[in-house]
Amino acid sequence: MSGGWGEPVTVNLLTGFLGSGKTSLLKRLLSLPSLTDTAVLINEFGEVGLDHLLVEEVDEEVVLLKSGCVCCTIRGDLRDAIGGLMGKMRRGEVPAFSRLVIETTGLADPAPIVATLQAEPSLRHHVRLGNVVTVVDAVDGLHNLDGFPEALRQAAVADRIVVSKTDLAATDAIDALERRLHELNPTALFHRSDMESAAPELLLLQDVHDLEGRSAEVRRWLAAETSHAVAEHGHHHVDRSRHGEIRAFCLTADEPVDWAAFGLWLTMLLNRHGSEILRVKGLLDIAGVERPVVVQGVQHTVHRPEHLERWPDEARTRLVVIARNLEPALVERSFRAFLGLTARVAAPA
Ligand SMILES: Nc1nc2c(ncn2[C@@H]2O[C@H](COP(=O)(O)OP(=O)(O)OP(=O)(O)O)[C@@H](O)[C@H]2O)c(=O)[nH]1
Repeated sequence: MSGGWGEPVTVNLLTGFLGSGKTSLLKRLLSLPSLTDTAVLINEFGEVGLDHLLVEEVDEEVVLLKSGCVCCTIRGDLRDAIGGLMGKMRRGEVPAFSRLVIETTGLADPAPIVATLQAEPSLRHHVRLGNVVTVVDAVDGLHNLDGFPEALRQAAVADRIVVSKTDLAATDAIDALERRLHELNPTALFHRSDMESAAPELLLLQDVHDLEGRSAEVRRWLAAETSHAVAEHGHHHVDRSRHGEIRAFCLTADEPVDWAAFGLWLTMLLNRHGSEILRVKGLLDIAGVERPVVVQGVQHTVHRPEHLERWPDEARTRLVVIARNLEPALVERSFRAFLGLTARVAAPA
């Protein structure tokens, strides 16, 4: 079992709008044999933490964060709760765990939580961010995406989107919801669920830190991006205004890029527009480095770069950006200018 001294604990965020089915999914995930060494943190508004009671039956290492919404008011509490849990593990007061699932409130923006995990000096060497799992309700999902920016943001940052309550919605409606979500976040892996279906361990286990899974994960981002690009540049007319101004686009470079120049570009972009950049994911062909470098970030936070063993296909640098209120052409122009890349002529539609 990992997760003791030295080995970082993988932290998964489980988010999704109010009542979307997060706790129901969590209970099914925790019953999987591969996830037995998982601890859980649950954040609830108000005094009564009902979810806590529900999950407690399944897992004894549940900690309930008491105050407010984890994304805005209680970053200190989050740090202390994780630190406390890890301290208990080291002292042998709770069984060792290698994974921690944080279930957020239905109104949480996951990005500040990610930032806390990465930026807190007391945490950042002990935890690493695994998949962000977002639950979207098949019945109310479209309505929530229209009405609540929180629901949009939760879907936009997801690595995995679970469409729940499929037993309560017509297949057409589920298909329409998934098309919409795919427009919003072409890199996420989709999974449909109802109360009876098993929750696949893939939702949590296979991530970009996982040597076995990393390559498959990155290939999927890129494949999804390609189909998305085709929809965008081909003759499909997609009504983007329905997503507010959130949209996904892809930056590419055929020539190797300079790591320092890329770092400077990304830092400046995130400093200036970090709150608008919900997600950045991709592969870089760095000059002088043979293996592809995986970069990914959520808003202002960029994860530690990882390497892939080999290139998944012929194409080289590709960066998928999911952003709000940001003109893709402007981002592309600064990307090319900073990296000294030649200007790209737009392909005819
Ligand atoms: N029919 C059906 N009901 C579901 C499904 N998933 C969740 N529910 C029900 O939806 C309600 C809300 O589910 P929860 O798992 O508590 O949702 P949540 O996202 O944790 O809710 P909050 O923590 O309040 O935001 C409960 O009554 C569940 O039984 C599903 O796939 N099918």
